Amino acid sequence: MSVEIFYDDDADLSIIQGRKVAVIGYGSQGHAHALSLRDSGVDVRIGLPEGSKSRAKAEEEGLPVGTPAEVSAEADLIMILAPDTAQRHIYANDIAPNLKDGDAVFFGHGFNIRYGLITVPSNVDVAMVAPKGPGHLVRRQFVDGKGVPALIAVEQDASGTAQALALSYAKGIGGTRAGVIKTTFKEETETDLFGEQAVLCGGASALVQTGFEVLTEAGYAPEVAYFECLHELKLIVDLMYEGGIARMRYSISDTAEFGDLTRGPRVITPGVKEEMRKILGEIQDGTFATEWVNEDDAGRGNYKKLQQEGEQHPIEEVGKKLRGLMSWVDRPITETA
Ligand SMILES: NC(=O)C1=CN([C@@H]2O[C@H](COP(=O)(O)OP(=O)(O)OC[C@H]3O[C@@H](n4cnc5c(N)ncnc54)[C@H](OP(=O)(O)O)[C@@H]3O)[C@@H](O)[C@H]2O)C=CC1
Ligand SMILES: CC[C@](O)(C(C)=O)C(=O)O
Ligand SMILES: [Mg+2]
Ligand SMILES: [Mg+2]
Repeated sequence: MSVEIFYDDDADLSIIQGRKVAVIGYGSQGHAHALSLRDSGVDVRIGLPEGSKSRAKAEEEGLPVGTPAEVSAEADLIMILAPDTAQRHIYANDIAPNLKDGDAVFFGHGFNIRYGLITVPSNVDVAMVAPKGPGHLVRRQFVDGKGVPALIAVEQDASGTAQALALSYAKGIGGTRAGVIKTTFKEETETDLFGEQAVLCGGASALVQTGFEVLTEAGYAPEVAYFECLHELKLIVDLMYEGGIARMRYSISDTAEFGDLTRGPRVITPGVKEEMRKILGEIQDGTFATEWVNEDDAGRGNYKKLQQEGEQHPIEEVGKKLRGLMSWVDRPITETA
């Protein structure tokens, strides 16, 4: 199945420059979209509740800030970049009552539409611009003249021009510099959740922690284990990013490559692949979405416990010490731009 990929020349920036955009939320994605749209000549305002700790950060950048209801009333394109679990409440209380004919509701991830948590009236466009990267890097790449690839999707095309609008928005945040693929809310949501759970975040974190544990439990120095299992992973992935797994294998020693080819499949066994399929199944049938929404409704007790366990893993302590000695590596966890 071939996909459509759009680049800068396929998108008309003047379309988004002609809209009044409200970005709801000013976190990882929110700050990146808002600042890059503003730098692209777009009229942007930020929606945050009174008392939100993000308000000061948006105000420091000179962005107009109002409550989600105020900015939704003022804008004709509302991009929802608040946490996925909060979006249905924000939509019902603050956005829906302020929607007018011709407005557009945008998302950075399809969760709430895919799982039926938000339904938008048929006179309003519903589209998605979902960068395939963390918000802080979306902003950093934009500032550096580069871009993070993005997916766009149109769920509801009331205006008949929703795709051109989404492409224009994607250009405003640098997505069309790298390539924008047209997809559906269903495909974006399911692949994004799978990627972050099985490979990018869940899979990679567990692989790094487990490798570190095996080495340190066998008596090797934590510093050596940290460099081997975490620090060097970035350098290896940089090569994959530049030229695929083949480029990485070209650069490593033949000893490493023989170990890679013979031992890799012993780590990622058919059982691991089977578990990945189960994880995908739970995403497709809504089990994961229900579990996450219920966890949030119940106060996130299990989430916070697991988060704390992760923060207390010995790899964090040794990593903090070693990164402190590499000024070019250290990035504050609270980076905003
Ligand atoms: N993180 C990422 O890089 C990516 C995220 N996405 C998607 O982008 C969306 C936003 O995620 P992310 O940027 O991680 O979110 P963050 O948690 O980083 O930021 C959320 C923002 O929303 C604000 N907020 C919280 N509650 C409300 C509310 N009731 N009304 C308005 N604003 C509120 C928060 O303010 P406060 O300071 O008060 O908490 C904060 O500014 C999600 O749909 C996510 O799936 C998509 C691609 C990548
Ligand atoms: C990989 C995690 C992600 O999907 C992302 C940065 O793309 C997210 O939801 O944060
Ligand atoms: Mg993602
Ligand atoms: Mg995601």
